[in-house]
Amino acid sequence: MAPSLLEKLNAKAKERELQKAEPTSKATKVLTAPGTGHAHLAPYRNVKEERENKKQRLQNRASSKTEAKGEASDGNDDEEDDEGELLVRASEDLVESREQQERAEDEDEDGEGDDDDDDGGGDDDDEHDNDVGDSDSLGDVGDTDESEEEEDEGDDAHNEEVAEEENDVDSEQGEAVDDDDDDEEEEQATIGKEQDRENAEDDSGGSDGCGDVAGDAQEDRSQTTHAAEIAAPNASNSEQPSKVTKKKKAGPTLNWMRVPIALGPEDRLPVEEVAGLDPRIARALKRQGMETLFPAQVGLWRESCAGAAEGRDLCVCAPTGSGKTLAYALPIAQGLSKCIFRRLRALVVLPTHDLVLQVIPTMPHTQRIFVL
Ligand SMILES: Nc1ncnc2c1ncn2[C@@H]1O[C@H](COP(=O)(O)OP(=O)(O)OP(=O)(O)O)[C@@H](O)[C@H]1O
Repeated sequence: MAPSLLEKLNAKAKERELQKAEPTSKATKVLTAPGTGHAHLAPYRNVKEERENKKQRLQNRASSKTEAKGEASDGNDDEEDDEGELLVRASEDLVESREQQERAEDEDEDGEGDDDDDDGGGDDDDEHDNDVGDSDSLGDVGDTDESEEEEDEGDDAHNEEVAEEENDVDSEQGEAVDDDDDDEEEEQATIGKEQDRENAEDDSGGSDGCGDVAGDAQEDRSQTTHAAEIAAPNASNSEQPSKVTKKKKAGPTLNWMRVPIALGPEDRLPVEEVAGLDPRIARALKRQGMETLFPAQVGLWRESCAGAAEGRDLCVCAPTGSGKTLAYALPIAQGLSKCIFRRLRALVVLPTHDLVLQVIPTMPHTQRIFVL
């Protein structure tokens, strides 16, 4: 059954309406929403005014933000100035994009309205739709303003937090510097006290009438310092100046302690080759089976009886059974061999009774033994 003329006309009218209702852009889609268009011009003017106000507000806000950041930095910080310029540019770009979008919406609205006027029906609904769309867009702008205000508040809060953190860091650094200064002062005070105490000790040692003891102590210090220099000459350069001053105060040193004489097994010497030994002593040694002198005996003889070593102190350090008893008994016997007086001429002091019993066989002609 063929469609009637009325049905064809209705179908064409629907197609035209569908063509008009087909969305080609976002603005067109908004314009097709249902509503009345009586308030088209008034909201359009309000949009213009609000657009200008909004632009001015954004610019003022950006400029105030830039000034606030500049004051917070207390100086001409180039980076913050750049950030302020970027914010101003961003706000201007946002306003321009909004304006372009709204202009596009207005142009589309005008085009649709003309078409609708030509069609002669549905004008009021479309115009009202445009108003609704504008109000929605303004609502969006309002939302944007609110969101920007929230962002600004967040930025301000963030700036305050950053400022507090910087203050905290500065205060902590200041405390750390104060702590370091306190530690250095304490160290200097301790060093000063030690130096004062050492100087007081040195002064008391020189003024209490114990000059020999003080001199020995100074000698020991100088010997220790000298030994340390010999052992590690480079290390003495890094010592504190106080130890260098000790070296200047040191007195004379004893050669027998500072320069020991080292002896070895090769230093054994036949009895008949011992220079200056009394022949009677040599014969007595051979009678007891002692054909050679041990190294400690040879060394002590050289330092006491041979040469110009008489009259000074000697210190012998040798292992057990190395002949130390005969080592000091030979110089005594050598000295007594030329003495005709019967009186106390030699004294041997031993720490234990057992050691006394060990010494008597080596010195059988000892007249008296005193036990304390
Ligand atoms: N030149 C020598 N030749 C042979 N024998 C010796 C000689 N000198 C010492 N002796 C013997 O060596 C032994 C040890 O000697 P002596 O006791 O003097 O050693 P010492 O170093 O004094 O020992 P200690 O450290 O225990 O006192 C003794 O029996 C002694 O008779």
